[in-house]
Amino acid sequence: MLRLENLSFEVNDEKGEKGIIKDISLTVDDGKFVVITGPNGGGKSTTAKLIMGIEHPTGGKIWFDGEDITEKSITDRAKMGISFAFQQPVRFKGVQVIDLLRLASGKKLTVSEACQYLSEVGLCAKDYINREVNSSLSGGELKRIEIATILARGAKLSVFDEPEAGIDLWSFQNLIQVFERMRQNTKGSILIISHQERILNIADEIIVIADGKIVNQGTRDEIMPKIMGTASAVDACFGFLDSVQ
Ligand SMILES: Nc1ncnc2c1ncn2[C@@H]1O[C@H](COP(=O)(O)OP(=O)(O)OP(=O)(O)O)[C@@H](O)[C@H]1O
Repeated sequence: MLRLENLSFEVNDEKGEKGIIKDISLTVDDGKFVVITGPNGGGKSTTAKLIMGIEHPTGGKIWFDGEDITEKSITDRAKMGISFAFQQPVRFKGVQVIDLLRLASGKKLTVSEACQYLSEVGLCAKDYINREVNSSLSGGELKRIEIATILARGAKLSVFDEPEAGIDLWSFQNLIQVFERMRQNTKGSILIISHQERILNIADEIIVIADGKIVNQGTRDEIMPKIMGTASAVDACFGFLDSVQ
């Protein structure tokens, strides 16, 4: 289980101190599929970076499986079972797709096992298994390869930052199926940052973050009507903020 306790993140820019994350507390229970949504610049990616240890909070604590991981490094958190897919996946020169999948799974996957993961993310496995992970791959292909590595890793907590970014509509349909399968098969929990209604629709819980704060959270059935009552999730967040000002 992941728990953020009164988490804050402040930065210093030319205008002085600026609160990016303001006293956020949330829990992702084991086996849950949780989606964080909200307007651009609200603090969603920063929250993901704090969970991974890429950024460090200026206040509050992060707990994972009962252990305080606030001061732990990215590597230690990964070893504890937290994995992360970036908005812009990393490219590795000289490394083939199969190497990446083997690295992720931590064992010597057979070619057919590795192909299975690629098929799950909608890639024709034989065309990709020996491709080098370099700039010859498109952004959408890279994204899907990265999701395949997360499937291979089978982490306790998988965090995805806007997995839909850079993926065409055709592949998006496939991506939804990947997440639906993950939701059914994984024993771990999944935390996805997304603006997509189709992804929100398969969530167990939805958390809306705007202006660095949680402005709404609850089950999909509780939150979706509030979000869909207006033109978009973004409008819903601003509407909520207007109502409390
Ligand atoms: N290290 C930093 N220094 C200064 N400002 C930062 C820093 N990190 C994040 N920000 C600012 O904090 C705000 C929140 O950024 P963040 O990337 O978390 O938003 P987001 O909700 O993920 O947005 P999007 O939906 O556009 O991806 C933005 O205004 C961003 O410019």
